[in-house]
Amino acid sequence: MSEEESTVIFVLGGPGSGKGTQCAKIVDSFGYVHFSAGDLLRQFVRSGTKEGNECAEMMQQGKIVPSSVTVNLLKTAMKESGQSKFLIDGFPRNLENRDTFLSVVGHDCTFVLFFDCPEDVLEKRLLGRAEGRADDNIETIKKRFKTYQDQTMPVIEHYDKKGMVKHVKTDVSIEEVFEKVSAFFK
Ligand SMILES: Nc1ncnc2c1ncn2[C@@H]1O[C@H](COP(=O)(O)OP(=O)(O)OP(=O)(O)O)[C@@H](O)[C@H]1O
Ligand SMILES: O=c1ccn([C@@H]2O[C@H](COP(=O)(O)O)[C@@H](O)[C@H]2O)c(=O)[nH]1
Repeated sequence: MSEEESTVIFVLGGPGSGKGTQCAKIVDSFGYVHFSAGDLLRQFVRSGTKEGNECAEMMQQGKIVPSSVTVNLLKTAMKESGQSKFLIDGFPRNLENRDTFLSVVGHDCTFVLFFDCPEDVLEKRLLGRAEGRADDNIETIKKRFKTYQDQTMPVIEHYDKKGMVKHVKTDVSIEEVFEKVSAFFK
């Protein structure tokens, strides 16, 4: 299956808004393949290469790694999956990510699933997440929030202007969020 024929849903929202949690449920119910850009980057960091180490440093600072790195990881994962329906979680992080994805993969998303959640709720969730992530500490969390507001919100606004954003409030239970999310996939 070539990327030209694929369906791509971008899943965006603040750090801890529940993207990974809901993507797992969408996969179970609606047969999409889920790729988290953050997970792909953490895997890349574990390779221990010089470029991987540079990415690790940027992630520790809550910064966005170069588009070429992320888009190549996504393109490779999509190609190797042999599938055609993708949930791309935590990407595009900025407008340059989006432009690079378009030029490398060749087409835009079908829609953006946007998870809206207040920062105080996000902070509690991230500090309570027991995955041992290097960036789930208060100093990096604050930096991630700023990067999200400054660079990722313009991506939401871009797609909102095109009528392509499905908004979901996620400061309710996982089940309540999924009920809302499901409606967009039926
Ligand atoms: N609706 C919810 N109510 C309460 N807790 C939730 C909800 N959704 C997710 N969580 C919990 O919040 C934490 C963050 O969720 P998750 O990892 O899905 O967020 P994320 O948006 O993928 O985060 P990140 O962008 O940092 O990767 C997890 O511990 C998860 O179990
Ligand atoms: O497209 C992307 C996605 C992620 N990053 C970096 O990774 C961390 C963690 O991302 P999560 O989505 O929370 O797993 C993020 O703070 C960025 O530093 C990225 O650069 N580009």
